[in-house]
Parts: sequence; structure tokens; C-alpha cells
Amino acid sequence: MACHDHSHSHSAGRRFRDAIASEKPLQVMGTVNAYAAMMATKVGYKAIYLSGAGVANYSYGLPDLGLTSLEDVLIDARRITSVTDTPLLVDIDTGWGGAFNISRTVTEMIRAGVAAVHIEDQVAQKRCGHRPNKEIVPVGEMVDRVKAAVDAKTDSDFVVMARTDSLQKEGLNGVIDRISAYVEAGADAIFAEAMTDITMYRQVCDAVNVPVLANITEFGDTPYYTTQELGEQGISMVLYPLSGTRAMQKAALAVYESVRKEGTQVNVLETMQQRKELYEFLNYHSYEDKIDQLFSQNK
Ligand SMILES: C[C@](O)(C(=O)O)[C@H](CC(=O)O)C(=O)O
Ligand SMILES: [Mg+2]
Repeated sequence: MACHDHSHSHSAGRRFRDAIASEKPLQVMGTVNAYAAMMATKVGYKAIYLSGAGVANYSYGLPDLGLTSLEDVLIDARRITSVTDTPLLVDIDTGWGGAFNISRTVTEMIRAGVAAVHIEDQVAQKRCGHRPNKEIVPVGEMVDRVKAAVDAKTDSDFVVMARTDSLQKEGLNGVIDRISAYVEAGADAIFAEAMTDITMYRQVCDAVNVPVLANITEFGDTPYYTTQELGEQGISMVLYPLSGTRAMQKAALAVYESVRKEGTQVNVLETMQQRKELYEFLNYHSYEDKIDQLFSQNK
């Protein structure tokens, strides 16, 4: 069935690096599940993202406070990599433990067909990057996390991205000191979390010689800078972790409320994706053709 091309010769990590080199800045779109990943790919995104908050909130009904485990996130990651070759960046929070745990996280992610992960310098009992009172670990402890992750790479093209949540506590100088140490420790890319001013990105990008990601999440601390504005600051990747997902929840809620109140869905049909559209994204008809073929062979 023509649903997934397994003939690619490059690793997921290589494909992610190629995407960074070819689209400037690279838009990385959040895809909360396999079907969302198929839609984003069809629309033309060259890289996609599995959000830690997305797994916690929408797969498990939990807040983004470090409650999910490696296996929880792997399940959702595998579902996505099973249906698309678009390189997937995965949020591994703090890596789920010490050096051995982080090592295992990286090898399992590579085995799952993931292209890149980001690991952050918050304490294990983490918070969303756009919440107050975040606690961070000492720089040495995060350097050890990065070293453990990099050392575990079984594919040298796999991307270990170091995220810093230090702006709140240590200011931009702290951010610069930390990302320099993280790159020195082997980080392949940097995630500058919760920047509050566009000019900060220029300083971050000038401080390191690896690609830098800007997280343009909604309802957070970072204004809605455009890809053009961020590109001008030297940003290589722009992340939209939950944009489509937030819209899905709002649309579904409106449908639940309307059907409950009106006793029919006719008023909200316009907001729904049609069966025909669904089948196009799924390549449904190629499956049916296959069934028809198999039946005719048996006749
Ligand atoms: C990127 C992020 O880590 C995520 O899990 O998607 C979140 C996004 C969000 O809560 O809006 C974060 O920025 O901490
Ligand atoms: Mg997260």
C-alpha cells in the first residue's frame, strides 16, 4: 500500500539536518498524533514536532509537569514515524533521569525513527517553559545531561538539541553562558526558550555556531514574531508546538456543546473535516484497491 515510503536511504537525523539547510528558517509544526503528522506533511512542512505538553495533556489528560515517562512519549513518537518520513523532533523534557536513563532515552528515540530530541535544564519536576517560578539545575548538571545524550548517539546525524529555561532566573547573560557550555558539551542545536524580545535571538545566535530554535507557542511569554523577523535575527528553526492541536480542541468542544444543546450536529457540520478529505489524507482508496485485487485473485 502506498501509504509510507520506506525506500529513503538517509537516517531521520540526516533528513532533519537537510531540512534545516534547505529552509531558512525551518518551520517545525507540532503534530499531536499520526494523522496530524500526515496532514502537516501534505501541507508541505519539512519538519514536525511531538510536544511533551501535547503528550501529557492530550494523550494522558495530565498537566505538563514532568508526569509522563519515556515509554509514554515513545508510543506517540512511533505512531508518527510509522506513517511519515518527515523528520520528527521530540520533546524529552529533562531526559527522565540520570546519565544512564538519558542514554537509554536517546537510543530508544533513534530506534523509534525520531530525528532529533530536545532536553532541557529544568529540574525533573519541570513546568511549561512559559510559566513563572521555573527551577533550573546548575550548569554542570545540564552539561552532564547533554554529554550523556550526545554520547549515546548511535547515528552521528541524530540531533541533540539543548534547551535552556534560564532567562527567567539568570537573564540573557545566564542564557548565553549556558548555551555556550551546552554547545561545548556537544549539543548539535540550541532551543532558546521563552525569549521576551526579538533582539535576544540575535545575541543567542551570535553566541553559538549551531542552529538555534525559537519557540513561538501561543499564550506564552514570546510575542508572535514571524518567520521573516526570526530569520533576520539568525534563527534556524521556528517551532509551533501546539497550534493545530489547540485549534482541534476548541473545534471539538464547540461540537460537543452544540450537539448537546441542539440535539443535532447540522449546525456544526461546516466545522468538520469531511469523510472525503479524511480518505485523501489516509490514501484510503489505495487500500480499497488492494482489497479488490486480493479478492479478484481468489475468485
Ligand atoms: C514546547 C513545549 O515544551 C511543549 O511541550 O510543547 C511547551 C509549549 C507550551 O506549553 O506552550 C513549552 O514551551 O514549555
Ligand atoms: Mg515541553
